Amino acid sequence: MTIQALEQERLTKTYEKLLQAQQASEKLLQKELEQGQKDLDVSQDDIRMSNDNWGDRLDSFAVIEMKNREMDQRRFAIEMAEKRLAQINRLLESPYFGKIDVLFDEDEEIEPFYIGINGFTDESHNNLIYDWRSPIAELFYNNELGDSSYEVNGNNIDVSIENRRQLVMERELLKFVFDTAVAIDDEVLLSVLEKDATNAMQDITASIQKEQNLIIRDEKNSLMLVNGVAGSGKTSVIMQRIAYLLYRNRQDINEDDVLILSPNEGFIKYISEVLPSLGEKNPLNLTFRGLLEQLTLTETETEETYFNRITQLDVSEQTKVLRSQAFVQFLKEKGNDILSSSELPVSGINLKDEVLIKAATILDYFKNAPKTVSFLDQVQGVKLHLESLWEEILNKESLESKNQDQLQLLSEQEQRQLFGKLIPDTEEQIMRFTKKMLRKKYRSIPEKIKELEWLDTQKLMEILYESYTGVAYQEGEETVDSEVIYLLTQHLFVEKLYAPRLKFLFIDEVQDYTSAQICFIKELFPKAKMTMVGDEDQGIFNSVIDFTQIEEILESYQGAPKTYNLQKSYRSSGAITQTFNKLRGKRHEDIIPIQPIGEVPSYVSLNDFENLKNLIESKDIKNTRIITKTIEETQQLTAELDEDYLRGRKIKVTPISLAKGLEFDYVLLYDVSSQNYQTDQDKRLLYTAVSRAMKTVMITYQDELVEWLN
Ligand SMILES: Nc1ncnc2c1ncn2[C@@H]1O[C@H](COP(=O)(O)OP(=O)(O)OP(=O)(O)O)[C@@H](O)[C@H]1O
Repeated sequence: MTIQALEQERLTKTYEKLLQAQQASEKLLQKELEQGQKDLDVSQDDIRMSNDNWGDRLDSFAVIEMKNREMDQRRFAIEMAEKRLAQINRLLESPYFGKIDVLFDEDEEIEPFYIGINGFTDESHNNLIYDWRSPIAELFYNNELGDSSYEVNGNNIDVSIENRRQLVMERELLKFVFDTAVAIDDEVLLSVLEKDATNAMQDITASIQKEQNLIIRDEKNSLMLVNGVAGSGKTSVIMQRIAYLLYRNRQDINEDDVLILSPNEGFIKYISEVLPSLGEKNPLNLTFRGLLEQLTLTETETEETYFNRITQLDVSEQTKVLRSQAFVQFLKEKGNDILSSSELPVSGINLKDEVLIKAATILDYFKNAPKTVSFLDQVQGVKLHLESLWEEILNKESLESKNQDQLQLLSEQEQRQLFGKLIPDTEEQIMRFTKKMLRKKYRSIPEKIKELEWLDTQKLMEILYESYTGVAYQEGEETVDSEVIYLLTQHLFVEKLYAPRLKFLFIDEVQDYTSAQICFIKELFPKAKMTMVGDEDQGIFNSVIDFTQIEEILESYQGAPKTYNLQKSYRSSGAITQTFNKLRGKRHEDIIPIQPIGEVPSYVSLNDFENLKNLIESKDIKNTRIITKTIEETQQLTAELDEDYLRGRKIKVTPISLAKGLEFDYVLLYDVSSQNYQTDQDKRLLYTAVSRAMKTVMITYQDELVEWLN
């Protein structure tokens, strides 16, 4: 029998078992659901609250308690049954993709292990498929034959890998089998890469490469920094790593302990199906702007304004300071002393025109606060004082005859409305109800005290800025940069920001973060284990940071990160990869293209929009993404070419900043002329744009093509 026939036979048997398991699971689920409904009906009859006496009531509570417990158990059973059925259904699409033959001991027989997207055990407890995240599966991804080892619960197990096989199947049909020892190239990988682009990112479980696998399975390092070329699988690695960590730490973490920070809203949608397709729930996925919005519950600048601003060449001196690590360092080192000895921006607490607590009183509290404690503790101490002061004021006021008179003037109807009953006519009760009345009248005051309305955080930030730079802070529009320093001022000196206690944080496109943003994230999530991925050459914004800087920042907090480099590029054809390779910084090693050479990029000289339309017509361009350098160019092109016309041809126009992280089969780059692309930042923009293309790229320009591509 050939290998193909043997494996087909095994697949047919496994498939049969999967179908049986599917039927059994469906039946079980149906039974649980029906039983659940019955329980619900019965409990409604059972639970008749007895009001006769205490003993009967307690009995009723005990019955409710027991029914609740039963229903919880039922819900759990239903969830488990649904989960198992979903796993089986996923496996039925493609049961497994890998096989390793392992020899544990010379005297023993070789044991085969089949690896799939989930594990599967038949009714006799035979492990027919191992989950790709199980310890033994590591051997498959290590991609080597002979002596090897893998780890189970911290113990190293030495083995010999006798064979590694890749299998491509569609449902019960085996399409190809490759043994690593025979195949020189990774045929499976190449066939996966041949596929067309889709609207949603796909998982890469069946073809994870050795160097990617090291990152996915790294559980030793709490800080990881991955510098990978365009198309090297950085985002894919993040997604697979999350699935891996959720599986391996099922007892301790779930998706709520994880946060992904993504470059833009479109990208969040693009990656949203990967984890569900692996049977995991999506964790919270935000842009950095979105994170700020969650913290402040207000909107900062829009994504478009933000990208417009950070793609400009010029950055004001003030913004440079707000973005710098040095300023954050200054805040942390000197902030307490500066604020403790500054004139504080404090205001009194009022209700309309009535001053209830004077600014001078608050300042006195600050004066009397011990200077040995941090400024944040002083603020919190003052807040406590204000809270008790407010209680004292209310007590005093409720003894005042003018207030008591006011209470007694209330009609019976008003009394009922305010207190739900009539006020008893004793001295003590009058005082109590006067206080109640005042509490209602001044209900916003405790809120104002609690929310620190009496201390102007913005002004505190300005004091700190001025001490650092020697020049006054220029108030203007709120930007992401000013917001970061505002929130840091609040977090360090006024009141700690509420942030979920994350266990894992993932940052994609980390090269686009400012130093201050990275510091801010570290301050906010001090305990989270972090995986940051990015590509220095894709730093397309004026906020670009290099990886040495990132390492320095991380080191200043928690020690050096473990760094990884990914040098192979999977997304684009060989010719496109060579083209964007030309656009990288000189000190970088060449990118290794994985795909065959494919079609060479074409270059077309164009003079105006009209010509672009002619080009689209003459070459019958369809299903294409036109990428422009700026948002304005996108708006201009869309208007000139007409949205309906573009829709009819399935052409979309997108600026580079919003095409980040995405990929398209056919790309047309608009106006890559030497006029339009001049600076180093432009070069990185172009590198990012070219590397979005998978199959073909057409590069258009006016007058003269940019010299980097000549
Ligand atoms: N091991 C792999 N097997 C199959 N496909 C892969 C593999 N690694 C990467 N790819 C594919 O390569 C493309 C690029 O991957 P991904 O977007 O994760 O890379 P990236 O490094 O984040 O890219 P960029 O920084 O350029 O946006 C995707 O289509 C992805 O599916």
